[in-house]
Amino acid sequence: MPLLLSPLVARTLHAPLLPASASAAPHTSRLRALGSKPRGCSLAVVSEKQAAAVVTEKSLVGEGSDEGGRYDAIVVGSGIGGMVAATQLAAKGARVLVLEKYIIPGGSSGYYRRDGFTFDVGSSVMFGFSDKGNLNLITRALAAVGCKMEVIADPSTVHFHLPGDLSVLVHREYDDFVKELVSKFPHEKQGILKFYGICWKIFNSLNSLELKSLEEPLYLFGQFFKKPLECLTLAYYLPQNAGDIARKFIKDQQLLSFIDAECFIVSTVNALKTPMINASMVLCDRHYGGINYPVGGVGGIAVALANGLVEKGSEIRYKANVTNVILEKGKAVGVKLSNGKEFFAKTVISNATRWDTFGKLVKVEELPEEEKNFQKNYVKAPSFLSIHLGVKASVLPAGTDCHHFVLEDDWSNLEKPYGSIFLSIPTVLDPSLAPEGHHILHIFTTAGIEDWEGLPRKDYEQKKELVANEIIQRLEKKLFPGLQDSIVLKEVGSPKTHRRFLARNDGTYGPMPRDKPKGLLAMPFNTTSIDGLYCVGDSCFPGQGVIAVAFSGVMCAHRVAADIDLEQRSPILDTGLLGVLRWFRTLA
Ligand SMILES: NC(=O)c1ccc[n+]([C@@H]2O[C@H](COP(=O)([O-])OP(=O)(O)OC[C@H]3O[C@@H](n4cnc5c(N)ncnc54)[C@H](O)[C@@H]3O)[C@@H](O)[C@H]2O)c1
Ligand SMILES: CC(C)=CCC/C(C)=C/C=C/C(C)=C/C=C/C(C)=C/C=C/C=C(C)/C=C/C=C(C)/C=C/C=C(\C)CCC=C(C)C
Repeated sequence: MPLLLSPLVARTLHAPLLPASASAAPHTSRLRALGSKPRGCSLAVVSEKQAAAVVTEKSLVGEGSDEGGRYDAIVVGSGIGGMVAATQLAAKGARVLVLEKYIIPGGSSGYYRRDGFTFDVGSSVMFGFSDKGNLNLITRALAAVGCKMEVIADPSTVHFHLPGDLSVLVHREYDDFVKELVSKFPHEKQGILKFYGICWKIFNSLNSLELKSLEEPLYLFGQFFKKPLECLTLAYYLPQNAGDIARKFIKDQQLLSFIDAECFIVSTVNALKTPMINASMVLCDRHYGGINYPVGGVGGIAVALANGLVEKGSEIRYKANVTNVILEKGKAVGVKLSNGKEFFAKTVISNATRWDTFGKLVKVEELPEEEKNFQKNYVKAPSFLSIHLGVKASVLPAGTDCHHFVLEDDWSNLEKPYGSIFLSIPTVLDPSLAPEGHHILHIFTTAGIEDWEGLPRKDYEQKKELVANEIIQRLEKKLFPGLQDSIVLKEVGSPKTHRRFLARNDGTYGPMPRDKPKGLLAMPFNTTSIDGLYCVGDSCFPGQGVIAVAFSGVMCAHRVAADIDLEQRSPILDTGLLGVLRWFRTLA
């Protein structure tokens, strides 16, 4: 597998960076258009000047005033959901303002640098980054603003290390994966083929559609007309969960637990609670387009989108903490920042979680019915304890895979806090992320905020050290003898860290069904019960995941564009469809 590193990568990676520990100051700042045509927008291929412009104070011009007048859309937050919505709208000709509380774009898909190491804040497993089909949503989002990132093909998705010494490597080639799984469960060959076969049926249906807003009737009916079988297939599986379908074909309890683990790593819940459409999307895209890592790190995606947005004549301001959505006669017309500054727009799109949007940003006396329904069906998924390590390269055996999932002895620990361990070693694919002779280990495990609140500073620091060391010891025992002694850099983040730096309510990873859900039926789309206010990101259909929030950004931009007359619309059909969808959600 070739390592596609350009000489520019090394240089860009050493561009000055703001420390992750810098806190967001309560004043706004503004990134102006860089003036030159984009030559490519990834961290790996932008010029040093462009990359630095996004992440250093050089880009932060003045206090920012609304000298340009009303915008078409204000996007609160620059996570991938917010950035995709913003760039899609800008590409359609809208004038957009993104307001980000932190100092760089990306939210949970951001990055930080320490002593020559470039760490991904969140997941390093990237779906949707291939050059084929319709579901390569990250590639497409970048292309919409004239950007393309160099990627490195990962030969596998994840190496599972499970109870009973069950070891399964998910190969990039589907046939190799099935062969490996059947070799562990030969008596379940037919069940395996049937379950994953249904996943392919759903994936192929999804991949045949042009993906836009399911809340826009002209598009939706058009797709039903062009691809009736595929749309009916999706409608049929929309209210179903992966675990129920697996149980129709598979009896072996250990294999069903393996499918739970397959779902858990992307949904933080077992297969019985994971919507079948979401499971199919990830269980097939990893073989269809494959998992591809962006050269220079995941943080480059948001940086590229921010550059692309500015090139399209829109704006992004950092250190801009939105505290209020301004309502006029019940319609969202703008936002207010913590420094009192106000901005106005035809529409407001919130990339904050729904709990934050309706709990903090929108000041209404009573929660709208839609949101009550959302909170009835979904709770906040746990947060993570994350450990970023710089280690000596010699500790990793030759041929070590990039991503691992470890659950040692007991299947019942799968969903328990600290029960299982996620590990990514992105330097296996892109060595430029670490100084020569070193690797990055990004280790994370689920953890609730309640374990970490109310501790005096010293106890909090000690607890982080203690819990992190236990996790490292578990990995040392299971995978890498000598790990502890090989560490040259260690940064530990708790759920409180996620809450503080990613502005996520209780540090949550996203919504998780309260009970067994009816597939995706209850998940709200982008419109809200407040006129002019839209939500985007992982508390919208289809849920958690970088590619999932990218889809929510595409859907949101389409619906907003129709509402501000940049796309075709039919007000009568709109009212009808939105009413029907609202009714569907009450059935869940
Ligand atoms: N550590 C992890 O692996 C981890 C943790 C959480 C979420 N995730 C994943 O990340 C993705 C989430 O993407 P997303 O697009 O929904 O959101 P996001 O959380 O990545 O980004 C939201 C952005 O909005 C900003 N923001 C929030 N409130 C704001 C306010 N009041 N004013 C200004 N800015 C504000 C935040 O600073 C952040 O940059 C999902 O894939 C989720 O599953 C990963
Ligand atoms: C409207 C109605 C009602 C009906 C109609 C019918 C139809 C047409 C339908 C349609 C539908 C659609 C289009 C849908 C779509 C969907 C989608 C796109 C989805 C997607 C999804 C995705 C996902 C979920 C993803 C996820 C991912 C994730 C989360 C990831 C993660 C990762 C991690 C964490 C990592 C791991 C690590 C290790 C292991 C180390």
